[in-house]
Amino acid sequence: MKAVHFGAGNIGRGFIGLMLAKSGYEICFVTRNYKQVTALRQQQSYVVTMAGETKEQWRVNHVTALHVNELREVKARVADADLITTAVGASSLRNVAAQIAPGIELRLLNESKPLHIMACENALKASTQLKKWVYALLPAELHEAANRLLSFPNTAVDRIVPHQKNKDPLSVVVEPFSEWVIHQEALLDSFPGIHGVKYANSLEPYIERKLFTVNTGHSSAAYHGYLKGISTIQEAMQDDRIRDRIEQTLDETSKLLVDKHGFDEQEQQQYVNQTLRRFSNSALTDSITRVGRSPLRKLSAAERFVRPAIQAYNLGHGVTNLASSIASALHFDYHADPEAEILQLAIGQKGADHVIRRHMGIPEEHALHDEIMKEYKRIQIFKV
Ligand SMILES: NC(=O)c1ccc[n+]([C@@H]2O[C@H](COP(=O)([O-])OP(=O)(O)OC[C@H]3O[C@@H](n4cnc5c(N)ncnc54)[C@H](O)[C@@H]3O)[C@@H](O)[C@H]2O)c1
Ligand SMILES: O=P(O)(O)OC[C@@H](O)[C@@H](O)[C@H](O)[C@H](O)CO
Repeated sequence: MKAVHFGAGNIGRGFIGLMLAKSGYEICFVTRNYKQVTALRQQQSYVVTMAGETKEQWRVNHVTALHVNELREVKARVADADLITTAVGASSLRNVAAQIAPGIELRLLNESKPLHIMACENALKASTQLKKWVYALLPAELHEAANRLLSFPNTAVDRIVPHQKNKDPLSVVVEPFSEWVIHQEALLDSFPGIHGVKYANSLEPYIERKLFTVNTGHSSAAYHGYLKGISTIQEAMQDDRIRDRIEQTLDETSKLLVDKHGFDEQEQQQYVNQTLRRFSNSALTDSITRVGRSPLRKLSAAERFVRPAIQAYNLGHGVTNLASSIASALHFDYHADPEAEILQLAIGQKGADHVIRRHMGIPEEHALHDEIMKEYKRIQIFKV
């Protein structure tokens, strides 16, 4: 079985690549990094190490790579694939659509075998979004064949893989925990299967539980930690005040998840406790700036802060700690992060209230707007 995976980064190599290899797929990574392309072509394998006491290792074999600019080769690989996956960052999915559309067009013209395409990103309905962009690039007369032969199941992926510099640039150290959930109803009969994944009839509860627990908590740790000049998530977890903040933020999202999706309260608390232990894993060093990366994406309306805050508020729950995490995120001014630069420019030119209204979609009249603004100003005073 042949898989084409877009993005040979941390989660691409450390999770998706490993899972596909364990299921017997040959993997062609399509990526932007020339060094990685050369190394993957030369070595045709790489090692994944579990960060923990045992340091268990897996070798991922039968891999190769293409650069995104090798258009003809990418088209041929996509036309011949049994499965396509991505882990490029949700903001790059529009580019992936342009990269896969020519190969998809070719396979639809030939009425070739059905294909599953899964965007393994931290975002709600990422595969559905990718589908829209792919369809926009396909000639209208191929849409009927696309409806029959293509499926874009949404999916939730969970494994902490920090940025790292290893002697072998392909090897990757990951946390032992992992979870991959796929929307079952979207699967075609031809789905070749992936060992170790879970299938769910409704994905929304799983993706929201993951995004609003793991990612809300992680990002809260990052933004509160950044304000205190802390450089890793592991250090942030040792700061009692930050840890309290994270726990209280996750109390707010947990209440929402229990009310909205009917999760058992105790199970949700266990999920939170497990998540906090994962953040504290001393065998990993995860930088605050990786976890806080792309603050504009993280502060957008469908993401880990604003969506649970609005929904919890609408149910009459308190959202003080979510508001505080949002306010901390608005202070994220890490210069090497292009989105942080744009965010700070927007705040500097138009004010934080403009960003809250226009970017997050929370109008001035909304009580949450005021709560975020008050906290933003409070932090500003103690920063000076
Ligand atoms: N690292 C984690 O802990 C983790 C866990 C779960 C989910 N995720 C999600 O997985 C995705 C990737 O995260 P990551 O941590 O692996 O990031 P990363 O930066 O390590 O890897 C992303 C890779 O994609 C490549 N890329 C970007 N645009 C591309 C394109 N159009 N075509 C081909 N390659 C492209 C980049 O060059 C980079 O190598 C994100 O959506 C992230 O939210 C990450
Ligand atoms: O990848 P992001 O930028 O959406 O979020 C940063 C981290 O919270 C994230 O990568 C986690 O490590 C991951 O989602 C764990 O499964």
